[in-house]
Amino acid sequence: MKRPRSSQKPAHFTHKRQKVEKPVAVKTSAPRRKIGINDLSWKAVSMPDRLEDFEGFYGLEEIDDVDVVKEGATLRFETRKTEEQLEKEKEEGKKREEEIAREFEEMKDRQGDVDLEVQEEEEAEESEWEGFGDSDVEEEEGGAKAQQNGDANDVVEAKEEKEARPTKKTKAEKKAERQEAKGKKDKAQHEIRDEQPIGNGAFDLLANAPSDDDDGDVDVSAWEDVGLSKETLASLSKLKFSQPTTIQSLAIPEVLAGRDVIGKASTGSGKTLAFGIPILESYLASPPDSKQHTPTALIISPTRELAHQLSAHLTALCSDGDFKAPSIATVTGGLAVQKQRRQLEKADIVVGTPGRLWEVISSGQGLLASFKKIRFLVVDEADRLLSQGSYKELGEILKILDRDDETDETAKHAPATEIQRQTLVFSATFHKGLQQKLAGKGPKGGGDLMNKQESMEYLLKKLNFREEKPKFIDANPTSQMATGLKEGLIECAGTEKDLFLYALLLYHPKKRALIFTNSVSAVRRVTPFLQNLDLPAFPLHSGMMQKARLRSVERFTQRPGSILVATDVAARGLDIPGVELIVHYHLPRAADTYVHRSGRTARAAASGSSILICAPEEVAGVRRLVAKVHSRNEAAPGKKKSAFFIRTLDIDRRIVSRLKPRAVLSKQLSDATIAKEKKHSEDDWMREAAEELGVDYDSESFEQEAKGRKGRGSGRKKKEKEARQLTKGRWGVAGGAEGLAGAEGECGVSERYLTSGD
Ligand SMILES: Nc1ncnc2c1ncn2[C@@H]1O[C@H](COP(=O)(O)OP(=O)(O)OP(=O)(O)O)[C@@H](O)[C@H]1O
Repeated sequence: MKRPRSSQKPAHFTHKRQKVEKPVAVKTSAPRRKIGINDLSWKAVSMPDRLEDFEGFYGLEEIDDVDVVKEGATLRFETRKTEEQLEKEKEEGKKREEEIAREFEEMKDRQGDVDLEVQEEEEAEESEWEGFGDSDVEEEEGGAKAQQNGDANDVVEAKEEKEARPTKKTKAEKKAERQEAKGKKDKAQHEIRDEQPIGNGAFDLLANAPSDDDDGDVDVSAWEDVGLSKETLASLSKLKFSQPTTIQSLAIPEVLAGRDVIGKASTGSGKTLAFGIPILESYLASPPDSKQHTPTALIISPTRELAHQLSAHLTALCSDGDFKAPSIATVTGGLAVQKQRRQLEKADIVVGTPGRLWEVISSGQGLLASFKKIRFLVVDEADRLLSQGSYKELGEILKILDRDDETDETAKHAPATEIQRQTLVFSATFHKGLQQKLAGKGPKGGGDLMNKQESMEYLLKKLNFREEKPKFIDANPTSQMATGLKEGLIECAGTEKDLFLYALLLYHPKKRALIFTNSVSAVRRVTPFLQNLDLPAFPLHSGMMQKARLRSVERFTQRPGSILVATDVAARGLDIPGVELIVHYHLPRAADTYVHRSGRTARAAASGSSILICAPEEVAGVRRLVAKVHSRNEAAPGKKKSAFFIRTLDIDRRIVSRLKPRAVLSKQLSDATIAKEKKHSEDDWMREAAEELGVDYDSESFEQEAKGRKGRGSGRKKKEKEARQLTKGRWGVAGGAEGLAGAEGECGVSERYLTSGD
């Protein structure tokens, strides 16, 4: 017989007798006698740390020689064991409980280390912080703030950096000392983290992609029809890209022929090189004049991470080639603007986010003239960048690039007479109306569809294509979703999403997982919730310092089996190898967000799963949203089109209920940490305000005065109080890492209902 570790609140009982490895010798002749549930002598069974290949959940306890007798609605327990035997076994059980409590203490210590580290990292970064810059995807919290803060702070912050250096060094030393004191295992982990360079480090795997010394180059004869130079072919061979993807074989010849192109292809299908290769070809065909330097291409991305990734991807294509590699500059907010300006002066390819690009191009440092001569303007994730009201700066950049003379007031609003550059626009999703229009089918429908269609057309006009009708290429008309993607949903009470997320992650041990939420505050809450449960989770949202953002992506990329908890800032374009699981902790707000989030897995012919966690009242809406995504797909030739139905995953609620005590405590612990951090930042804010007003601020007397008043802060105090009551004993009783009973065969989530969109 097995049970969850809580002796106070048994979550679930089973009559099934289980095989016991070392049965206690019991005299068969002894009479059976009644025994109370709390007097049963449970023994912990050692289990793997995480599920690994084990089919059940960890945390198993066993007892033997106990019969469960059902009398009407009540259960009674009987045993033949003597009092002495039971007493001895109870003693052993107590020792085990103490071990668990000790483990909990260690876990809390580890949590403390993480907090300290994060705090230190942020302190260290404060001195390097150069202000928010670009217009990331708008987010509920923080994002708005990030958008308001201009990178104009750069100069001031750079000055502060110099002044802050000595303090920073002391902190770094302290950190090193603390690391030394920590165990070997921890130290090894820190070394991996701390030795990584920040910046493009997050995408080093991409930049240093396959090749050279492993198995030599590959045959690239399949690229012949695309019409590339021998230099580019050699680079592709080194990258081991033996053949073009569909979008590459369709788009590259058109771009090489001088056409403006709007390219649509599913997520992870190689759109970056569909524009990257022609840019390289153009650069090789006529390298820029060193006297009058002009960048060959300007590539605009909606998020900073994607901009850094695009740069890494192009670097991988261009480095190690049999030619002088073009210089690639990445221009995003959150990094030193002065350094970026210097890089821009000699850049051949410029990749950036609209906010920072606008700032540097419009700053009147002579850059504008050279940008007007670019040969390619690329708008990646175009539907996002061009969606109305999102990227004001992009409109400004486009206007200024097309203006005849920046000093001529009369010409300020007039477009240039002749556009020289080619415009390339790519995404996995375009609004249906626009898509049909571009494909020459143009519906005349009205209502919302028409409005959206009109707005997209209007914005496309802004791009000022060289051709009246750019070439529209749809590389995957039958499906918007990657072929290796499986989809499913889990239904649970809205208040139990954390618990079900935990269960889901345990069911996918060692799988690299990306969890999407709709708000910064949810990322801040869910990340420590998972970390408390010993899961390697990292946060990503626009309210974070830029270096911390890149560091999170870097750790996620480099550590197998890690988890990234992110807002939709990670939904578009990110190409992180080996992501096997996407979890929509919050439902995507729009169909295209669902497509892009899910597209972070099953990339480049790999497979992966996308799972939505829904409250019962959300299920119908989700089914409609997913069906809508799939209804845009045309039936494959010879197949009849049928409505897509996303299936609910089979989840064993008994297993989930066994995980509950631990999840509840982890949530209390993380809530308490957040409440504490919030108090510190509120105190700081009050102190600053008091200083400005010239009055003394004493947080305790302020709280005294506030006593009795209900409102903001009372919830936080409640959480703080709850946290104080969290004792190691309670954690032990509630389960701890080993306290969650499960059984082989009782697997929590069944993947058999995951459906793919084919
Ligand atoms: N010809 C090729 N052969 C094999 N792999 C390729 C090829 N071209 C690109 N890839 C790889 O495929 C992966 C996905 O490419 P990329 O990031 O360009 O996809 P995408 O279509 O832009 O996706 P998204 O819509 O999500 O931005 C990358 O890791 C890239 O290195």
